[in-house]
Amino acid sequence: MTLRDGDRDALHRVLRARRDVRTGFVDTPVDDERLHRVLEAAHAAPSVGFSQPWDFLLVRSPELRDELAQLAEHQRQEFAASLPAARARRFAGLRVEAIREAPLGIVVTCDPTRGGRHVLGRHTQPRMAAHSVAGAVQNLWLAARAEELGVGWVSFFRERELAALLGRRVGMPQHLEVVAYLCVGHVAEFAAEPELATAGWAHRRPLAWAVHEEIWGHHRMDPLDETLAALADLDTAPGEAAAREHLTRMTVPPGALGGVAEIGVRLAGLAGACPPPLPEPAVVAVFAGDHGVHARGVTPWPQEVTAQMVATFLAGGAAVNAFAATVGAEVQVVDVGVAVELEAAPGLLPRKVRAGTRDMTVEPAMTRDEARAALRAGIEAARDLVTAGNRLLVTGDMGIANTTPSAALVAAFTGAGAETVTGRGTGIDDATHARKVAVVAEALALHRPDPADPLGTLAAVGGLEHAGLAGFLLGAAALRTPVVLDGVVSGAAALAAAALAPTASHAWIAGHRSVEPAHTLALEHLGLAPTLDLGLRVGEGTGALLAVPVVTAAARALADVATFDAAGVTEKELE
Ligand SMILES: Cc1cc2ncn([C@H]3O[C@H](COP(=O)(O)O)[C@@H](O)[C@H]3O)c2cc1C
Ligand SMILES: O=C(O)c1cccnc1
Repeated sequence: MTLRDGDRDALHRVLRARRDVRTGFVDTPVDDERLHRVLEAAHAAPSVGFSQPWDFLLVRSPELRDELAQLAEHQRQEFAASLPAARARRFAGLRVEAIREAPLGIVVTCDPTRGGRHVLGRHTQPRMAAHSVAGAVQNLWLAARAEELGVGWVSFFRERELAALLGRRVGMPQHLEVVAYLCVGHVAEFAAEPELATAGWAHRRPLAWAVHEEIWGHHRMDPLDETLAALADLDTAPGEAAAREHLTRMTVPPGALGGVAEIGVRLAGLAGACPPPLPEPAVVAVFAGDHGVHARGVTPWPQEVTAQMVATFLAGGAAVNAFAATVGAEVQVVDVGVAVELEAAPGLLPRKVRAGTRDMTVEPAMTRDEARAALRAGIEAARDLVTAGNRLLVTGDMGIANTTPSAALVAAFTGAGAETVTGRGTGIDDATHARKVAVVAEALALHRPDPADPLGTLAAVGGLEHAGLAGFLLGAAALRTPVVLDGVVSGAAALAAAALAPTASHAWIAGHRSVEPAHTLALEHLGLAPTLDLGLRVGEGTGALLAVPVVTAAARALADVATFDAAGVTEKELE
C-alpha cells in the first residue's frame, strides 16, 4: 500500500486534534458504519507475536452503564479522600468519566492466553500482551477522531471489581484483563487543549525534556544552562508595578498590609499579572542527603537517622507531615544523597547522585560534576512538580550533620567567620559546638571557596541536598513558580542559587527565620524578610509550610479585596 500526498499532514492533524473527552457528549447515536471503521482501525494494530490479544465488548445498555458509573463514582470518592486538601479542591471541579452521557461504551480486553504457549516476544515480557492492546486502543482513538467521534478512557475502576461485574452481567471470562473502558460518542466540540491542562491540573512537558541524546540526561540543551538562560530574561517589573498600583486602590489604609502586600507584589511580579494566580496546590520537596563531615563529631545523632527520618516522612509521621496536612500541602522526598539504598515508595523521588558527600575537612565534599548532577536533579524535580500542576513549591531538608555544610556555605557566600555562622543544629553542647566551629574553619581554610564560583563552592563545602535545593530554586524561578524557603539549609542553598542567577530570588519567599545564626545572615544577604519568626530549628520544611497560608492570603487579597471605587468607600482626605 502506498501513501498519497497529504497523508502525512492529515495524520498529524488527527494526532493533534485527538482529545480525551469527558464532557460534552451528545445523544446522537453512533452509526454502525462509522463504528465498524473505528473497530477495524483498532484491529489493525501491531501486537506481540501477532497474537491480537484484544476483544471489544460494545455496551449500549443504560442499565449496565449506570452500574459501571457507580463503580467509577466510588473510586472517584476514594481518590478524592486520598488527596491533600488543596489538590482535592481542584479535583472537585474535574470530570473523570462520561459513562452515562456517552451513548456507547467499549470495553477493550486482553486475553493473556491468546495464541497459546509459544507467542513470540511474549515469553520474555508477558506484559507485552496488554501493551499490544493499548496500541489497539490508540488506533481506535485516532480513527474515532477522524470520524468526529469523541473517546474518553476511564480508569477509575479497580480492575478485579470491574472484571467481576462484567463477568456477572455479560459473562465476560474471568481470565481476561480489562485494559480499557472507553466512553464513545459524538461531541458538541473537540477542545483545543487537554481538559486537564485547561483546568490547570497538569501541564504539557516540553518534548526536549523527554529526549536524551546518546547519554541519559544529556538533552539538546543542558537543563542548568537552559534554566540560567531563562532566568537571565526574568523580568518581574511589570507585574510588580501592576500590583503596587492595585494596592493603592484596595479598601485598606495605605501600607497597612505590610509584609503581606510585599508577598503579593512578589507573586504578581513572577506571574507577570495582577492578581496573580492562587498559589495552590502546594508541595514541599524534602531534599535528603548524608555528609562525610559527620565523621568529625559535629552532631550527636548517628547518620542512620537520615534514612530513618525519610522513612518516617514517607509513612506520614514526622513534623513535616503534620504541618503539610495543616496547610493542605503534598509531601515529596527527593533522595539526592542518602548514604544507604532506599526502597521505592510513593512520595519518594529516587535521584541519588552519590551515597553521601566526602569529608570536606579532608577533600572537596563533591566533585564539580556531582554538584552539577545534584543541581540538575533539583531542576528536574521542580519541573516535575510544576508540570504536575503545583503552583507553590516549598523547600525542606533532611540530612544529619547538614547544619555544618550550611554554615560553611553561608560563610563562603557572605564572608562571615566560622564562629559567627556556626550554630547548634539539633541542639549540641558547648564542647561539640567548639568542635563544629573548628571543623567549619578548617574546611574554609582548606578550600578557600570563591563565592564567584558557586558550583565550586557547593562542591567544596556543600551537601548534595544543598546542591539539589539550589537547582530546585532555580528551576522553579525559571518556570515563574514561587517557592517558600525553609530554614538554614534552604537559606544556604539559596545563596548558591542566587550566585548562579541573581534574578531567581524574585521567585523566593522566606517562610521563616530559624534560630540558626547562619540563617539570619543568609536572609540578610539575599534581601529577604522572613514571614514568620517562631524560634523553630527543625528543618524538614516545617517553617516554610507554616507560611503557606500567608502566601495564599497575599494572592487572595489582590484578587478579592474590593477597590475604593467598586465598594463605594470614601478615600481619606489629603493631609
Ligand atoms: C530526629 C531528627 C529529625 C529531624 N528533622 C530535621 N532535622 C534536622 O536536623 C539535621 C541537622 O542538624 P545537625 O547538623 O545538628 O545534625 C538535619 O537532618 C535537619 O533536617 C532532624 C534531626 C533529627 C535528629
Ligand atoms: O533551622 C533549621 O533550618 C535547622 C536547624 C537545625 C537542624 N536543621 C535545620
